[in-house]
Amino acid sequence: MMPHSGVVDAAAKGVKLGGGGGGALMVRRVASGKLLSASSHLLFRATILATLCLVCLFTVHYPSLLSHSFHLSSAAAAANGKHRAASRSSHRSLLGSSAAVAYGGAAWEKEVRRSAAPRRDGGLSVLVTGAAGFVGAHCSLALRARGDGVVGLDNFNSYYDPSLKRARQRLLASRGVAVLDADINDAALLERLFDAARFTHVLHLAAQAGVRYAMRAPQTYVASNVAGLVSVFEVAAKHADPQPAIVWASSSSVYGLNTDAPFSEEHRTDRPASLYAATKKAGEAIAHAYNHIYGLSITGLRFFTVYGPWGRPDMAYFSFARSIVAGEPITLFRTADGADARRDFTYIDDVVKGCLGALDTAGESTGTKSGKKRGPAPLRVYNLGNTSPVPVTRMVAILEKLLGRKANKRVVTMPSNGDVPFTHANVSHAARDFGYRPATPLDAGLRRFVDWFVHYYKLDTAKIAKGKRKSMAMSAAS
Ligand SMILES: O=C(O)[C@H]1O[C@H](OP(=O)(O)OP(=O)(O)OC[C@H]2O[C@@H](n3ccc(=O)[nH]c3=O)[C@H](O)[C@@H]2O)[C@H](O)[C@@H](O)[C@H]1O
Repeated sequence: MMPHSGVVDAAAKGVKLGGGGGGALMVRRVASGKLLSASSHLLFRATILATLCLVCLFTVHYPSLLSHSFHLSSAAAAANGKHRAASRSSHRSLLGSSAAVAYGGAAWEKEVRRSAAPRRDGGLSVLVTGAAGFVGAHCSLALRARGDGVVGLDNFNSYYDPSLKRARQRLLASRGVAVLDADINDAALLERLFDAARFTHVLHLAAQAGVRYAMRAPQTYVASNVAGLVSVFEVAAKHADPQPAIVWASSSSVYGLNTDAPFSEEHRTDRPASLYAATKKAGEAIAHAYNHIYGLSITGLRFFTVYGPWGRPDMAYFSFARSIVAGEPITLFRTADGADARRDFTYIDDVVKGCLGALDTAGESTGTKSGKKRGPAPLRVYNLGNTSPVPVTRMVAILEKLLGRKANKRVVTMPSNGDVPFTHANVSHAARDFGYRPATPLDAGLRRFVDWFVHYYKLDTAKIAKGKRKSMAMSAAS
């Protein structure tokens, strides 16, 4: 009860310090000090009692929250269009109904095992983190389509519209892939997952993305990209039996202030221009340590501005498309010497091929959960880019043509917020080791993006071309 005695001590000190006003006053002060002490005792006990009552009440009404239970989106429900009913039961599960699937429970384990099981001989069993994200959803679908087992994880955070992530989750559920609502920092959950299924691989894509947002929310980058990565490596190294091979998302941004082009894996990556880049670079160093100590097979993929259908609304091509449709201005960054920023925009299907190629060639981990290592395990890093940088102004011109409407452009000097003037990938290592060959020019890829965008947000292209504004609260087709 130290805090309580502290209060009494402070009161006593106050009496002594203020004690120059005569004996009677002194007695009154001491008496009122005792009264104060007794009543704070009483108040303290009452607070403890009230807190205990509240905890009991909460435990009775929300057992699922306290026991880490959560709802598994049911493939069957989504497949036959009963998603709303599934959402309702998900809500009920939080209120303690029997519909709750507590993790670690028999129903949960059965669902994890079903989703994790390969459908072809020699198929992989892959845990995909960030599976309701852009790249995660596409990779999960591709793995599933070729007969691999896939279990997804996603925390459905609100960095961008979570309803888009939920729509991806429904799409995955309709193909038999369960995406669990869970965070990579939840070590207990990860352990339960590895107890339930023998994953051969982890495709770790959960991360806090976005270069410029790191100025506003630095701690989220540390939590996801550093602590979250360690959490995944820890469970893979010390709990999984056997250890899986890990393929994870690094970033082209690690090249930072590097000016040698095209960017090669041999180039310097010790001058990040943003905290985002710094956390990805830290991830590569952390990967080295886990590979060295525990014999984990680890492959880092440096993605170059990935775009396409089901993309990320925070990225420039997506947010520009929205602004063009809404008749709102877009801001284009130019370098201090007046040059257009350029990006090696890489189409999602090409990146998916790269991810699957990296998984297929990963090589085994050589450690055991008891800490023994048979020998060195593979530690690899690859660029996955398009090899042909395009000015951002050209990307906007393509969008204008596809959407049939001119953008309202505002050109400003690139603020110093972590942005880099250009990116350009050399992909010869990925080509050599798993046949990676990007095949989608920007105009073809953006056409497929715009087709999806128009359909998903139920847009009328004829109206857009006539300049009729479409409200920004674009409703998504589910
Ligand atoms: O390869 C990566 O590793 C990263 O790629 C992506 O970062 P970037 O290449 O910066 O993409 P993105 O924001 O779409 O800006 C594209 C261009 O538009 C310019 N840009 C941007 C915003 C704006 O308002 N105006 C503008 O001109 C801007 O100057 C830039 O030239 C991912 O977001 C990131 O998570 C990470 O994966």
